Amino acid sequence: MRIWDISQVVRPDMPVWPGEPPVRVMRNVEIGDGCPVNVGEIDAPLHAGTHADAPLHYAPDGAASADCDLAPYIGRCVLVDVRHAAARVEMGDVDWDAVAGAERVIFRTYDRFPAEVWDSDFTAIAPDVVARLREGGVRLVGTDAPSLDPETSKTMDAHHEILAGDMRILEGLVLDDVPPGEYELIALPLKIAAADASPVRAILRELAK
Ligand SMILES: N[C@@H](CC(=O)c1ccccc1NC=O)C(=O)O
Ligand SMILES: [Zn+2]
Ligand SMILES: [Zn+2]
Repeated sequence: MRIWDISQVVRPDMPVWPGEPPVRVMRNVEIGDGCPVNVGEIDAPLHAGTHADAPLHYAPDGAASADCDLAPYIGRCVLVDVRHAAARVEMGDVDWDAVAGAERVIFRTYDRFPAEVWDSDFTAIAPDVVARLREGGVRLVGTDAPSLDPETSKTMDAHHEILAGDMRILEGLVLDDVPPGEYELIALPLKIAAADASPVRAILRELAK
């Protein structure tokens, strides 16, 4: 079955949230002179690239990445194209028939994912859209944008609608080559103690016929 890799390349020059330190990928030990191996090290903001927020990110007593149940991050999902949305994905932008009964909903807001430059004007998700998804039984919301809320948000209203239903979040997906429809999602957070987010290798797999 076909697999779509919907993850960003983690690399030193990748765009990160304004004010965050850059990603660093180091080589600490090199093959040669009696050393049999190359050994590297990475230093990256937890929200760099394609990642899963943990509840700890938006709730002081929220669960950390290491403590999150894995079930929301594996299973059937619906990918919806909302490139027609403006500043936020609003109720009228969503094909509610397409997401009816879905446990996982992923939004495509970009024609082409801005892999080389930071986009401060990304399309957010309106809080009432998240609330309606929650009421419909959705456990996970994903987006190709770097956040559910606008970059300048100080209230994180969409994240707090997620919190109200203990839902999970994927951000920074790369959905350029994926047609709208139903897939199997696999995107497991790393088991990082005390972390408010974790990088994920996110993929979509074609459902068995
Ligand atoms: N991907 C993050 C972005 C974010 O909220 C953030 C990341 C780094 C520093 C500050 C952030 N948010 C608010 O100030 C998020 O939306 O969960
Ligand atoms: Zn995040
Ligand atoms: Zn977030």
